[in-house]
Amino acid sequence: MTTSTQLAPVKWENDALVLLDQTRLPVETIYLNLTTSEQVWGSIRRLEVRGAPAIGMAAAYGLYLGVRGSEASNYDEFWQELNKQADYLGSSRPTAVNLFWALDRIKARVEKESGASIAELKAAVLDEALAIQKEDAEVCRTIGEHLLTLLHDGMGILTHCNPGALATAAYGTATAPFYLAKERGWNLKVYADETRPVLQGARLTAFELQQAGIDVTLICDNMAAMVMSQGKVEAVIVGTDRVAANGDVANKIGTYGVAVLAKAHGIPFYVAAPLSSVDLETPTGADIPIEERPAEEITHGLGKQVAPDDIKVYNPAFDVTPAKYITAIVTETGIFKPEEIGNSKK
Ligand SMILES: CSC[C@H](O)[C@@H](O)C(=O)COP(=O)(O)O
Repeated sequence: MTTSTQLAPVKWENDALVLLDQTRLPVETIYLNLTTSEQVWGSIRRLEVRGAPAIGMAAAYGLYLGVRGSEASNYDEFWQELNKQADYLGSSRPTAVNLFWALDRIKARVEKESGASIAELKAAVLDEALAIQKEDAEVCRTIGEHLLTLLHDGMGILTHCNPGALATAAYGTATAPFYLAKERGWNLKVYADETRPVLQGARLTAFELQQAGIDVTLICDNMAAMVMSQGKVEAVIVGTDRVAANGDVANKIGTYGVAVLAKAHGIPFYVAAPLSSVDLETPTGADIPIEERPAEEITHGLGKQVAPDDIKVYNPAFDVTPAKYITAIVTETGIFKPEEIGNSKK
């Protein structure tokens, strides 16, 4: 289902997890061959694979790598090992709920097949990981179809971070309508925030949309207000790492500011959210764990030192956009007002 213009961030090939190293983009296209859950943990932590759905997919394969050599002699032993590996992989990053969703989904599958042999249980773990990846491409395409009904040809749209093909199995979440619009011959004009401090917008979104022949213009984060005031942006579409039950949305740091700006300019603010990112167990945005990343991402973020030695740094990787700034949350099951997100899973 992936179109030829999209690079696959996660592949299962020759009994190994093959990851496109996103820390090297856009300059180098390097694939990593991972065969242990420890390697997968490290790749998630170092952002070699990143973006909520892609993290979930990688963790799912990591869980298989963690148990495929199991010498458990009965179901209970295997179950314990599976849980240990799942807890370990779940400790790699805290915010994107897709990571926990994918691990829980595999555990549920194994529980359902508790009468099977150990070899069959291992095969079920891999089968579930493959299913998660396959379904993600379909989910993203469907989200794109729903989003397209809110857009029109010739529109200017701003996005933040990389909610793109590089963050998913294909199409991306927030970028899916851009790919679908292109298939239909529309000309959307996309503005990509560079997304300090790790520059996922500049390194990844600008790169993948340019590769796909989509009209994309890169701006610094602090230019969004200016671009909106000039009437160049008619909608904002972002992805998410976790949607809370009250419709608050965690996404890459800076998203909240973009939402406030959109409200101030009367521009609709849409969140593309696969159901794997919707966490009805988390009541509000204040309950979402926010990852803090190393100071070096800010002090040495552009490859050279840009801040004084020993400066105090605060580096939250995500922020929470309150539901009141969100026009709609778009999932594979439809378009929802944030306060009605509970209906998305019914
Ligand atoms: C669809 S991926 C989730 C978000 O849309 C994306 O913008 C994001 O916040 C990813 O953060 P990252 O730290 O790169 O994993």
